[in-house]
Formats: sequence, C-alpha cells, structure tokens
Amino acid sequence: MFKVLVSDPISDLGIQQLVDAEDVLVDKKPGLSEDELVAIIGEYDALLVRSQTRVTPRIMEAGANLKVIGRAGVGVDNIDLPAATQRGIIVINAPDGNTITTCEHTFAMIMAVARHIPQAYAKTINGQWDRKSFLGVELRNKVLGVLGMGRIGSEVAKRAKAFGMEIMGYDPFLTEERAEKMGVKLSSVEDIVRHADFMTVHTPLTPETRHMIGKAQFEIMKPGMRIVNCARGGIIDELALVEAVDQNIVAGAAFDVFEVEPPAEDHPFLKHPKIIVTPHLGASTVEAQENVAIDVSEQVLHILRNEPFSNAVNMPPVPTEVLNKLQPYFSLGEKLGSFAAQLAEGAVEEIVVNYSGDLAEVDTQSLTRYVVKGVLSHHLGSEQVNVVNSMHLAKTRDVNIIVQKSHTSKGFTNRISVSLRGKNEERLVAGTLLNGYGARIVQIDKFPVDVAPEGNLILVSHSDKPGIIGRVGTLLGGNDVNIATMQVGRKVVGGAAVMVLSVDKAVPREVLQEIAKLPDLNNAKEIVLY
Ligand SMILES: NC(=O)c1ccc[n+]([C@@H]2O[C@H](COP(=O)([O-])OP(=O)(O)OC[C@H]3O[C@@H](n4cnc5c(N)ncnc54)[C@H](O)[C@@H]3O)[C@@H](O)[C@H]2O)c1
Ligand SMILES: O=C(O)[C@H](O)COP(=O)(O)O
Repeated sequence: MFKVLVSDPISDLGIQQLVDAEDVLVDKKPGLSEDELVAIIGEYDALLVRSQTRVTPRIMEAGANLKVIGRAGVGVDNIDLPAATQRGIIVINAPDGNTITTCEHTFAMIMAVARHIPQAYAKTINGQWDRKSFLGVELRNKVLGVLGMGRIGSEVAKRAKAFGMEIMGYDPFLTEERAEKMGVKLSSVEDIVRHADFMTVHTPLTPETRHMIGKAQFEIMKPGMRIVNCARGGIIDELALVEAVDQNIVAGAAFDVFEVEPPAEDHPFLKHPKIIVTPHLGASTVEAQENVAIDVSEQVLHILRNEPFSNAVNMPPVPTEVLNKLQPYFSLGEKLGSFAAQLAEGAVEEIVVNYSGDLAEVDTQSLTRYVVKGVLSHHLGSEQVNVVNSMHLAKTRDVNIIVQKSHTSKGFTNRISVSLRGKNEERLVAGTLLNGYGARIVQIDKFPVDVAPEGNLILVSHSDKPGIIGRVGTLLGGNDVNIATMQVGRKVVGGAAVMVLSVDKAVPREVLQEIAKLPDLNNAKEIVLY
C-alpha cells in the first residue's frame, strides 16, 4: 500500500482518484510545520503540496520512502530541487492547469489598477461617495509590456489585444516569427520599460529574473506606468517600486505575490494608496484547483506504480513523440545496464552506450538514464537509484558516460550495446527489441547469443568442446535446479564460448563454484534480471 501525504489545501475532487485507488492511502494534514513534517514523512511514499509547504532537505532526508513530490501548481520554488534530485525523489508539477485562471487574475489586477477598484470600494463601503479621487485610464490604445511570454504571458497578450492594447513582449525564447504570429512586438526589457503604459511579469523567479525590474529600470521608466506582478515576488524589487510610486514614476501597482509570503505587517505595500494586493490568489479558482490536483494525482499514481509519467521538473522534459518511441526500450536499457554490471568484475570507470538502427535517429537521453540506472542499481541498490538521480550519482562517482550512435546495427532494426570499462577489463552486452518477440540479448562480450533478458540466468564461459553442456546440465539437475532454456554462443568452432542458461530459481553459490570447477570451464556467474 502506498501512502500519500497531502500537506497543503488541495482540491478534494482533484485528488479523488488517489483516494479511490485501492493501492493508495491518502492522509490530509495541511499546515504542518517543518518539524512536524520531519517527524511523520518517513512513512509516506508521496507528498502533495501547493506553495505553502516548504519542502526542505531536512524533510527529504527524513522521507526515507519518499519517491515523489507532487506540486499541484506551477512554481516549484518551495521545493529544494537539488536535494530531491540527489535523493532520487521525482518532483512533478501541473504546469497547465492554472494558466487561464492566473491570466484572468492578471487581467483583474490590470483592470483594478487602471480603475482604482479596491480603493474606491474601501471608501464607498465606509460611507464616502468620492467620485473625484479615482479617475482611471482606458486600456484601449495603451501599450502593455509582457515580460515572460510562456503559458500565462501568452494568454495575457491574447486577451489584451481584445481590449485594443498594443503588446510589447520579451522572453529569451520568443522568436520574431512567433511574436509576429501572436501580434506582439518583440522587444527588449529596456524598450518595454521606456515605452509601455502597463507592464506585467510572467517569468519564474530565477537568479536572472530576481529584481529584473529594479532601481535602474525605474530610472528610465515611462512616467505613469502601471505594473502588475502575478508571477513571483522578487521579480520586481519591492522597495525600489515603492520609491518609484512615491516619485510618481509609477502610477499604480498590483501585486499578487511577495518576496516573503505572507508579507510582514509593516510591509510598505500594505497601506500604500497606489498599490493594491491580493494574497497569492492567481491560481485560486475552483476550476484551476481541480485541474492541477487531477493532473498531479494522475502522475503521482503513475510514478508510485512504476508506470511512465510526465511533468517531472528535475528531469529534462521528453517530448511525447520521443517518449512514445523510447518507452518500449526503457526496460531493455535498464536490464542491459544491470546485466553488464553483473558481468563486470572491478570498478566501472566508463559506461559506453551505443544506440544503432532506428534508435540512432532519436534523442535517447531519457533511455540512457535507464541504462545508467541499471548499471548503478547493481552496486548501490535499486532503492537508492532511479532515473532521476542515475546521471547525478554516476557523476558524483566519477563514472564517465559516453553515448554513441551508429547507423549500422548488425542486421537488427534497433540495437543497444552497453560496455563497462574499468582499469583492466571491458565487458559488453547488447540487446534488441524484436517485433513480436520482445526484448532479446543478442551479444555478450564478443559472442552472439539470443536470450530473453529475464529471471535467473547462469552465464558460463568455457571452451567449445563436446560434452560440456551435458556436464553442466547434470550438475544443475543433481542440485534440483531446473533449466528452462539454454543458449550457446561462440565465434569459432572449438574456441572460446559462452553458455547462457535460464533457470527456474536462484542458484546456490556452491553450485556455481562446482560448475566453474568442471573441466574446460573458465567461469560461471549468476545474472539476475527483474
Ligand atoms: N500567482 C499565482 O498564483 C501563479 C499561478 C500560476 C503561475 N504563477 C507563476 O507565473 C509564472 C509564469 O508561469 P507560466 O506557467 O507562464 O510559466 P512558463 O514556464 O510557461 O513561462 C515562463 C516564461 O518566462 C520566460 N523567462 C525565463 N526567464 C526570463 C527572463 N529573464 N526574461 C523574460 N522571460 C523569461 C521563459 O522563457 C518562459 O517562456 C511562474 O513564476 C509561475 O510560478 C503564479
Ligand atoms: O506557481 C503556482 O502554481 C502558483 O503560484 C499557485 O500557487 P498556489 O498553488 O499556492 O496557489
């Protein structure tokens, strides 16, 4: 039974599929402190959060069984990603579910700041009928600068056009072509600051975007600018903004997010007549909360059940079409890595993965993670290694990973070979996916073979002489080990050869030692592939 802890208020309807799952037990405990989380996280396999829970390295360290942290939303700045990657904890988010909702909140803020709605409301309900103080501005024919033209920024731009606004956009990934298609003028930050009437930010908070609008930008800003931040506190320097408002450079600002949340009681925004605020409500609609919770619950279930998943934040994204092509190879890649690791005697210094045939045409980075996982799991334990941390663990152990591609595939439509190089040896195992027959190991070192990569195998290296197969079979039979299949591979008649036996149960060490002592036999090894 998998245990999932929900530590922030997340939509009940959205997580219903987790609650309904027969193999999952869900505990909802919102509002726990770090110490309280540390005390209980050890019993959970998954943690579901929004932005309130700060998932610190301490919490992850205590989460010995933690496999996945699901963020029901976009921003993962409350989760220590390097610590998660190091521990092999997959972090997933729900990047699409709250896009429209946050875009609409941004528009509510743009309108509110243009027409002083919160200030006017406050006065009116206090009995003051003040029609003079709240002269607003129209959006029509105004320039809106959008910093960050990702999901939300693009939707904001789309809606701003309907209001008759002109859009200037900046994003390092915004091409001239896409900007033109969207009817957005591709601009620099400086252009926007100098020319826009309204500005809204929709970037993540990164070292690069931190205070991207600060003192220097306010100094050159078009007077009368109105600024909205529904992305992350800290993208706009809060103190510099207050100064700019007080100097009448900025006519008004609307903030949904703060550098520190919740803001201190004496935060200069809170009583400022020209700055309006909401308590990080961008994603807070019924629809968005259901969407993000559904998305994240679905992926958490996949991860717990060891099924393919998407939206991992601490792994490079894999486009669906690539994922569809590679998915059938993941298990083969991992088994080849594991097989090679069980063959190798000494410390592995280099893992060389060669993809050929059809695989030479695909971006195989995600597949390599499985191969490396297979290699490392043999030594470090499968509990510790997964596809999130396999590359990181290899790096920290100075294991070099070389990926090669070749178009010739020795007669196979696809082929993966894994070579492990150490100080004094190099061991190789190669496999393929045969249409209709599934995965096969087709080469061990220099010997061609045809073996299904599963269960308990015995690999015997011997001289190609008559009678050997019979002797090995008799010895195994005498020890109650049933042989399911047997394969012999050799390069030349009478030369060195390998025999691969698949057996129905684990072979006792003493039996392997007895096999190795048989005449003309060099070595016998058990290889276990799950
Ligand atoms: N207020 C809320 O409740 C709320 C809700 C949802 C999202 N958000 C926040 O909104 C932001 C945007 O979310 P999204 O879903 O659109 O993300 P996104 O990843 O789709 O878009 C972010 C864009 O920012 C761009 N970017 C990165 N660095 C930049 C820079 N230096 N200058 C300009 N652009 C840069 C990226 O290229 C990307 O296109 C995130 O910070 C997210 O956490 C807030
Ligand atoms: O990044 C996000 O998705 C938003 O900031 C929403 O955060 P929330 O889930 O805490 O409302």
